[in-house]
Amino acid sequence: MSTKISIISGFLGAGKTTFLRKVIPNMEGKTVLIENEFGNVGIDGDLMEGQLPIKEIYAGCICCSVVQDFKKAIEELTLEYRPDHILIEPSGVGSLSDIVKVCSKLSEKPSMGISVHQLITIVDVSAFDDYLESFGAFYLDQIRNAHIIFLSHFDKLDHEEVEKVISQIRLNNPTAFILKEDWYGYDGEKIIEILNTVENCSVDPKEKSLLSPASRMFGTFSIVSPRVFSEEELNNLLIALKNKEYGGILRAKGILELDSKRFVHFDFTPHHHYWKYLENTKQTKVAVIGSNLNKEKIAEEFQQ
Ligand SMILES: Nc1nc2c(ncn2[C@@H]2O[C@H](COP(=O)(O)OP(=O)(O)OP(=O)(O)O)[C@@H](O)[C@H]2O)c(=O)[nH]1
Repeated sequence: MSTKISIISGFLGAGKTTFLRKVIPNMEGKTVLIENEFGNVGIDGDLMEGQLPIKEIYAGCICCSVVQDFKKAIEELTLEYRPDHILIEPSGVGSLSDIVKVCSKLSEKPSMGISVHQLITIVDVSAFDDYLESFGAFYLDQIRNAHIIFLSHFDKLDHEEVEKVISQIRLNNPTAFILKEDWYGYDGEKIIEILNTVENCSVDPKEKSLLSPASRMFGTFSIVSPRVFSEEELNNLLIALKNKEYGGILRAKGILELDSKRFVHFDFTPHHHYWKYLENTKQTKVAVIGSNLNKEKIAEEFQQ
């Protein structure tokens, strides 16, 4: 039996990790995960540690600058674990069409025994218009090449606005299965039930790779062991990020220590931000992605 590869793509902060954290504990069969972070530090892997074998690939996208590391990760995981499933979470700025090409090429090697199974893209409906306008074909690549589309951040739009986004998605991908439900409250079992109703994909990446590599469009900045924050400072920081006081930050996330000695995980995109307490943590760190980043100011803010 071959190893099934499922790719869970989605632009920055769309909800890929949220999706995986629900689904992974309910997967049947041996499952391994490849996590790709565009920046120099991994955060999502820490949040899922202990649940399954994980290979983290940093500092670039698995579709371009770190493609060799990506191939090696698939080969090593396949040989070491002979898994039933390989889940892949590309970075939010990864090109789905290029990642599919790499996987299909590898699946042609009979010794690998892998096949591409599901191409899932999570679309943040509240950010759709903005990202479409700012990133055009680059943004649409993940939507056009998906065979299953889940929508996220429903709560930020009314029904009519969501329907408008769905019709635009449909124009760009007439055949994908689109889940028009707010799955954010669903448990993993229900999500897997939904995924099982969709047929496997037949791989046919529609786009030739005319996309610029993400490294030309986006900058990144990472900090390990950032300074301690108060809750008030963290709340003010998230507002300052939104007000572009640190440049065009599209995504910031990290694990911070508060002056109350508690640890928090924070998430920022220009469309939403959250933070919540964490019980166990190994390492505090912060990763930022954006364009025209004011790296000096970001460093001043986070460094000890
Ligand atoms: N309200 C709401 N929040 C969501 C939804 N989906 C994700 N979130 C929150 O949005 C934040 C970002 O979600 P992630 O799952 O980390 O997104 P991601 O796609 O993995 O982000 P990257 O790190 O950029 O790859 C988290 O705080 C989630 O809890 C949703 O449908 N509704």
